[in-house]
Amino acid sequence: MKVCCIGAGYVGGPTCAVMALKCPDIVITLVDKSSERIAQWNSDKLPIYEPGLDEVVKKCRNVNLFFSTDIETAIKDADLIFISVNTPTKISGNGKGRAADLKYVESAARMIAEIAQSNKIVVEKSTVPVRAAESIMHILRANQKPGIHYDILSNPEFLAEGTAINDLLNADRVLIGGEETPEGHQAVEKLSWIYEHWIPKKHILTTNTWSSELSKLAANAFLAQRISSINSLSAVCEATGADVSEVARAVGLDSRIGSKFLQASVGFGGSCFQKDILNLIYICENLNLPEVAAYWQQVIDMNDYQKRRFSQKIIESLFNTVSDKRIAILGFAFKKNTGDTRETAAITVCQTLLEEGAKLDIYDPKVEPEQIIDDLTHPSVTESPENVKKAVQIHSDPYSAVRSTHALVVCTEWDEFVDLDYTRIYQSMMKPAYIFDGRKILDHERLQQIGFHVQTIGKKYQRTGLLRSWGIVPQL
Ligand SMILES: NC(=O)c1ccc[n+]([C@@H]2O[C@H](COP(=O)([O-])OP(=O)(O)OC[C@H]3O[C@@H](n4cnc5c(N)ncnc54)[C@H](O)[C@@H]3O)[C@@H](O)[C@H]2O)c1
Ligand SMILES: O=c1ccn([C@@H]2O[C@H](COP(=O)(O)OP(=O)(O)O[C@H]3O[C@H](CO)[C@@H](O)[C@H](O)[C@H]3O)[C@@H](O)[C@H]2O)c(=O)[nH]1
Repeated sequence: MKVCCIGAGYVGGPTCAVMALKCPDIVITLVDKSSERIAQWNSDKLPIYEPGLDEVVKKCRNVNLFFSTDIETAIKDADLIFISVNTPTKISGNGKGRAADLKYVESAARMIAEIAQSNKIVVEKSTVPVRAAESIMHILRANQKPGIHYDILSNPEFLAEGTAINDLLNADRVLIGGEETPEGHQAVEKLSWIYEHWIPKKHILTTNTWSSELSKLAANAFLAQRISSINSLSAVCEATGADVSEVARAVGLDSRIGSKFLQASVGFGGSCFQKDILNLIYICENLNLPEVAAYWQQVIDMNDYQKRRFSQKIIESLFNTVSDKRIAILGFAFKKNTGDTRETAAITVCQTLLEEGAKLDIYDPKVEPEQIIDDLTHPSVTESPENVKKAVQIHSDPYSAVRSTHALVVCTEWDEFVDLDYTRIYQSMMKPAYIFDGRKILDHERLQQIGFHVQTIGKKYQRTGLLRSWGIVPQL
């Protein structure tokens, strides 16, 4: 079997790499319209950072996994084509700010329709609105050449960045939606056969096309809702003296609730949660279900509130002004083990501090400096990119980032931040020295002993100065 995947991004790359690793009898060609991205996939420095990805790509590249810009040949040769292009939120026109922009999916479908000379199974891997397969089908069948048959399947991807290889190798489930016709069933069987190379058959779930499309949006909505729920309670904890980690543990031990995705934080980021919930909201509004739309809108509103609340806490703690104060930002990616910054909470935190006149010293182990500057100078973030450039310094080492700063803010939960030498950091910072742990990863008691003023999410710490004057915290 020959497989083509259109879209060599965070999903297309790792998915095809694992498929190639597990299916030596299948030839997979991953194509993209970006020649720069394809050149990177063919080089030693892959375009995305994902633990374990390098090894898999090196094993399969030019054996049964090929990266190419020759979209035409790849489509012509393939029996099965994954569409794995981006589906961002629309930025203009109908549904602006909410609906998914399907222009890339549409252009992929049109290319297939134009080029195909034999039967194709077309698989929607991108996350799309319910009934998007209908539009793809419409485009393909309206341009159908005589004797060519198309089957359309929905096969949403559930991998998370930072754990993509493991998620793909050990998927909780693979979901395949298809038409309820004999040809549809056959197409589902063919795609299922690929996954059966490494996924137990009982984990391969088949449904109708629309259930499959909606399940993807539903899964992301449920996951994000858990984060917004615990984050909402983090505000209650800070106001009452409860500790959100203790609450999350107590709640999560109920086997009906479960312990995962209850980590209170500065707010969820990433390219999917917000986009997919907005997409769900838009669908609900169009289906005249305003109560359902409003319900899911709250998940986004709570996340925005959490990002704002954390940023404001920093300003208030620093005597209500950060003007000309140096603040170190540790971590810029939307989560650890990725260099991806799409919708990262760090952007909101930095934007708020910059608007208040702060100078930022930013360190992230995997995000490229140009990416940070691009994100912070984007027109949606600032009207004065030149001022931002003057106020921001990117560092390649955390100790240089914190030197002479008034405060240190943890925005991403990178493991390396846990083991930094905080005594050395304290000595190099201005006093009083503040730490704002937006990820709840640091040892706060120890930091207080060193002399830091510590603030985190979902737990109120007494000001160390007061504790010290009462003789509760020893002087080091
Ligand atoms: N990033 C994730 O973790 C993740 C996980 C599950 C599902 N998804 C979904 O998967 C889809 C892809 O996401 P991503 O993060 O990989 O996006 P991405 O932006 O990293 O990659 C998409 C790629 O598609 C290419 N492309 C767009 N139109 C094209 C065309 N007509 N021909 C050839 N190439 C084209 C772009 O150049 C880009 O390289 C989205 O719908 C997303 O919601 C993403
Ligand atoms: O308890 C938690 C768990 C996550 N997060 C944050 O939530 C965001 C998203 O994290 P995660 O879901 O781990 O990463 P993504 O790569 O965005 O993956 C999500 O989005 C993908 C794209 O649709 C789906 O395929 C995945 O199943 C889904 O987990 C990140 O900012 C995390 O820091 C928290 O704040 N608290």
